[in-house]
Amino acid sequence: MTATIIDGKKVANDLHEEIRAKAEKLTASHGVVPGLAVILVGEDPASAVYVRNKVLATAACGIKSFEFKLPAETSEAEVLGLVEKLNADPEVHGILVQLPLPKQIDSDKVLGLIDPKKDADGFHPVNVGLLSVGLPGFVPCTPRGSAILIEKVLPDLSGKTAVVVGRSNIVGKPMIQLLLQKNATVTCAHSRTADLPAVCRTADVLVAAVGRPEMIKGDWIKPGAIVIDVGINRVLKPDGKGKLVGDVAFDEAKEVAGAITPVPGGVGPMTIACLMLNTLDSAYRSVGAEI
Ligand SMILES: NC(=O)C1=CN([C@@H]2O[C@H](COP(=O)(O)OP(=O)(O)OC[C@H]3O[C@@H](n4cnc5c(N)ncnc54)[C@H](OP(=O)(O)O)[C@@H]3O)[C@@H](O)[C@H]2O)C=CC1
Ligand SMILES: Nc1nc(=O)c2c([nH]1)NC[C@@H]1CN(c3ccc(C(=O)N[C@@H](CCC(=O)O)C(=O)O)cc3)C=[N+]21
Ligand SMILES: [Mg+2]
Repeated sequence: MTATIIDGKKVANDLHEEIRAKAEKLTASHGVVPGLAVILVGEDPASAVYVRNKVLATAACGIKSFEFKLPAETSEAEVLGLVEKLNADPEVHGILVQLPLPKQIDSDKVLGLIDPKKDADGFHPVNVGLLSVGLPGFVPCTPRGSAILIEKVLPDLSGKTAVVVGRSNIVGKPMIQLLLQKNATVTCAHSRTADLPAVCRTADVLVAAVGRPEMIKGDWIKPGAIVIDVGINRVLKPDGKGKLVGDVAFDEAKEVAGAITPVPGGVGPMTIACLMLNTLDSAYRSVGAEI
């Protein structure tokens, strides 16, 4: 059996078109253009790629983009000051501070200052709390995008087991919340889990968010499972050139899984599409309009 390859890029591009139509509708009815501000501190090459992809997506979605590229030595006070300015700016509906931040800056302090109503990443403790009690708020983009892909393949998770490998605040933990909401029976595995291969083999839905290139092998996967590979790892090929791989050994896994996301072209584009979706939601809420 060979798995269905889940085309995240295509799903993301379709979402961009829907978002553009809804953004235009909001502009026609309320004179509001959704706006997203992205703050990047320092020169991290991987972050630069994500920021470029975000700017391209805003253009496709009819969202206004405000980009702030600050030098690596920027002080915490300067970043906090910029966040306050953006909180007060009526043209900005979503604020994203690219992580990780340089070490002189306390990221909890910065994320905690973002107006929860403009928190397009869903990292503010208020939004984390809203997600965990099941109230409307902002859902982190990567889990939201992953959940959309899972729903396309398997709309009903009742009676299904889901395993998430990774327990970070930005991927693993919010992913667990979303899978629970969809009635899956969930397990969260991490670096202290005993016999990880056996835990993974119980999963009807396996989400890998570890940050270890191709760690999850084909024989860790239950035949027919849905595999969502969140990992984005840059590795060197034998010829010395760089390439992107996920946390799952794709070539092995696709012979066992029922459906699997590729890297690139899987979860990454969905993360960006959901950032656009969160910004659109925020702009609608800002005028009290129904989306
Ligand atoms: N596609 C996308 O849009 C995005 C992709 N990413 C990618 O997803 C991956 C995960 O990101 P993120 O959640 O931020 O990473 P973190 O480093 O914050 O978290 C990694 C998690 O994996 C666990 N882990 C590490 N090593 C092992 C191991 N050997 N066995 C089991 N568990 C392990 C850690 O466990 P413990 O808690 O015990 O240390 C931790 O919970 C990265 O590759 C990142 O680049 C991230 C965000 C968006
Ligand atoms: N505050 C904050 N929010 C984030 O959402 C956030 C962050 N910080 N820091 C870094 C991680 C990582 N991340 C990705 C986004 C897009 C791609 C993406 O577009 N990937 C493409 C291709 C990328 C490429 O070619 O390099 C793909 O997988 O097909 C990947 C990874 C968001 N993150
Ligand atoms: Mg820091």
